[in-house]
Amino acid sequence: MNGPGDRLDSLKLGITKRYGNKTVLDNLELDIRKGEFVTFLGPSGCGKSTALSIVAGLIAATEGEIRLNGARVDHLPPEKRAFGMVFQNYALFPHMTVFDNVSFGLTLKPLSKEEIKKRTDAMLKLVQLTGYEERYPGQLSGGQQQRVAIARALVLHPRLMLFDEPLSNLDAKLRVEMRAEIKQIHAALGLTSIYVTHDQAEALSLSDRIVLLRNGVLMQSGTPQEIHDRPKNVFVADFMGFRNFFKVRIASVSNGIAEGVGDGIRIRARAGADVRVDTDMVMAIRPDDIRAGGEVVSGAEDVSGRVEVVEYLGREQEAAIRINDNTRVWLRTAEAIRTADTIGLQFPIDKVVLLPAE
Ligand SMILES: Nc1ncnc2c1ncn2[C@@H]1O[C@H](COP(=O)(O)OP(=O)(O)OP(=O)(O)O)[C@@H](O)[C@H]1O
Repeated sequence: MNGPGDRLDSLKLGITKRYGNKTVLDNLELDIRKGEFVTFLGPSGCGKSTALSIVAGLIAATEGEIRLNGARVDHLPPEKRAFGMVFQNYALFPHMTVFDNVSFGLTLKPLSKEEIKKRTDAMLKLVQLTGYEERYPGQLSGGQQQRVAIARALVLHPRLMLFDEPLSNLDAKLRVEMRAEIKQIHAALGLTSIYVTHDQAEALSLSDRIVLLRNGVLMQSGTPQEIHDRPKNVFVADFMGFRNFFKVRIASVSNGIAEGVGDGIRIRARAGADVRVDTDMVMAIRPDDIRAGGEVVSGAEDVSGRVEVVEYLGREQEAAIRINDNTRVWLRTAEAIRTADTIGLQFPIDKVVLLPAE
């Protein structure tokens, strides 16, 4: 299989979008390198689809520019950018067969019938749809339709693939299967991809880099591991599944460890050189990083409380434990726990993140 038609070595964005006096993208700056899989992640309305549509050329930025290999492309219409797009709703031609849907873009090019067939067949094989050539979209499942949409975009060898929530119409099981396929195709063809989703698990599993947006502002950009383990603020931590947040005042900092007091507890975290005594901060920890002691142990680091709610999750359970009048802690554990049990909790120092107060 040939590589992408025109090369992409780098894509550089610096874009602002306003509708009236509402800013929906506030100087979003980003450098994307060849071969990268970058995900725009964030809640509904954060501006991720708008950013993707601006890259695609479907809507114009209010200010800023897009540079491909150093040259501006923001004045080019979508077809001149030669980017591939896959949307949430597939957007297949309903009256055309699978083969004709996939080969459509090729028929607009000066290619022989044989060449078109060869490239279409190869692409259908890649998305595992060999044998479905003569079917119509209405005769396919959602996952199959989405694979046709992906094949239709890829057959043109786009230098950049843009995916806008391509899996949100699929059921949970198919979503997980399809995301593995997308990842495999991205790697096999050496694509450069931008992917929009509000699903953090999808972003973590697919991306080389996640760009997290809130109200059009970039909150954090980093590898899945950085975003997952080291969120920089409460918004990112909350979005990435931290469920315990304690408002604390820093009581001491020594040897790179800060002790915070607040919400009726005392908790410690590793601290950078910029953390000062007497400042208000937030300490956060994931439910699965808290250790549950089988019995109540006393000591400065430990707290204990009564189980108020247990959510069954299959192999594990997530439980809300009331540790004082104002504070509940969410714990995830494979141990059997029941409502009204009293259990001891520990917050491992390396798992607690220290965040600026909101
Ligand atoms: N044509 C428009 N006119 C005015 N406001 C708009 C327009 N299009 C989008 N917006 C606003 O811009 C913001 C960002 O929208 P966008 O669709 O990019 O969000 P999103 O993060 O992709 O959300 P979702 O996941 O719900 O699609 C929203 O507040 C939306 O209401």
